[in-house]
Amino acid sequence: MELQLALDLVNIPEAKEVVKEVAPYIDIVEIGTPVVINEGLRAVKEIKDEFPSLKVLADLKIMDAGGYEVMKASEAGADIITVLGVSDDSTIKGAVDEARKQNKKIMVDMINVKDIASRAVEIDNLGVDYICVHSGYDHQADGKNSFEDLATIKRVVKQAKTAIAGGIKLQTLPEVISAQPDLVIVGGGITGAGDKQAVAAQMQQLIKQG
Ligand SMILES: O=C([C@H](O)CO)[C@H](O)[C@H](O)COP(=O)(O)O
Repeated sequence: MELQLALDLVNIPEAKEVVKEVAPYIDIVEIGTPVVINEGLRAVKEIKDEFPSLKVLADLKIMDAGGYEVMKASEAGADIITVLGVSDDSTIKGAVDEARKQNKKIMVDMINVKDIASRAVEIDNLGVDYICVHSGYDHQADGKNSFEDLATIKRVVKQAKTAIAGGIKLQTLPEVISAQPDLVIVGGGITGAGDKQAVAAQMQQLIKQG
């Protein structure tokens, strides 16, 4: 099981400061959608250049033009790129094909997918690398989480790795770990902590204990 740090509400210098603090405790650093909107793919490039040993995920939440957008994120140095599960199969297929050419990976974000079980099976058959259940900020504000959806994808997904994101904190991490996803994604649970390093270290320890 791996730990991904999601950076959403920061600019590039702030992102670098946070990564410096927690780099030994994480496997993947995510350049969040708001950061890409504010700073562009330059944010991906600068973080990859400064932390080459970390995998960098570009959270583009691609909805169309999968191949082209994966190509641009790959050029910027992203190792993993996100595509939305609600997008057309041709978009996901285009993203996967381009990722294979570029030796990159595709994560499908299942945010707002209504029938998680049947769509996860379809997406798994498109050859993606990760399928991620996700309660976004707006769902979190309504008190939702994705713990049940994680159990669903664990049951039906046969090839892709499974991931979960959305409002995960130190207190809720043990429940997530008990469902055994391949990847746990944490944003505010680390970036909003007083001592980010201590929280990231504790999370890594819990994950290692499995
Ligand atoms: O993808 C995300 C969200 O849609 C904003 O872009 C977050 O990175 C994801 O939800 C993880 O962050 P937290 O919910 O703060 O853990």
